Amino acid sequence: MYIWPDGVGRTVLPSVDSTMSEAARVAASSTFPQWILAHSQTAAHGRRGRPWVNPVGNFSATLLMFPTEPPELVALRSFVASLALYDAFVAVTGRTDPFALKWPNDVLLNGGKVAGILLERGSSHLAIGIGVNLAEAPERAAVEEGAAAPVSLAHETGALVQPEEFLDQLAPAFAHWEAQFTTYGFAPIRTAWLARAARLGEPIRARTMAETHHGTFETVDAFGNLVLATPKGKLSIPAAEVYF
Ligand SMILES: O=C(O)CCCC[C@@H]1SC[C@@H]2NC(=O)N[C@@H]21
Repeated sequence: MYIWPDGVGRTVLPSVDSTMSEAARVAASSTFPQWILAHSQTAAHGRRGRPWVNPVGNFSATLLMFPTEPPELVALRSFVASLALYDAFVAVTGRTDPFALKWPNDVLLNGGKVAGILLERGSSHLAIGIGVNLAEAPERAAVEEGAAAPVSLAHETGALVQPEEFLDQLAPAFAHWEAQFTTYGFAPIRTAWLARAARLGEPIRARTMAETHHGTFETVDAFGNLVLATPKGKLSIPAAEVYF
């Protein structure tokens, strides 16, 4: 492992089951943050236990951290990671216009999903898993009906970016937003996230475990909840899948 000047380690693996599982194993005998990047994963997973397809050339990494805040604040790191991803995309393409952040944890490129974030917590650690379709997007059939179509950075923008090069942009961008978060709290993160949000003020659908709500995407509140204005009043939704 290489320790970067910011004190965050970097490990690059040719292949692993999942960088999330690797992070959990490393966490058992470590106390300092590190990025774990793998060129191939044999058992990658996404949110809600869905399989994550990660062809070679795509970016698959987990940031292992040991946060000390209460759990509700720790969960807000998904917004920190989203902002870092957005900055990394802007750095490697020189463009802002095709990128947008989709609540809660995705990055869109020309309206398709180019990256997803997965947070998993252990007794002392937080693992922030990030998958980016740098080179190739999975087949449309591999994703859920109604979900944003997967797209790749290479296909949509022509930018050919290696996983390590992407990490060179993502790691300092994360460090920047992390410093904002730990110094000033969620407020500046929320403001920056909303400025990059997809479909703010527009009609969306939010599917929770129990039901599907239709309404206008009003904002994200101070706790990271989706605020939806529906005909029955305002709803504050902590977890859902969002459809446009
Ligand atoms: O959109 C999602 O559902 C989140 C996808 C997260 C995928 C990444 S790839 C690196 C890390 N390892 C995994 O097994 N999953 C995450």
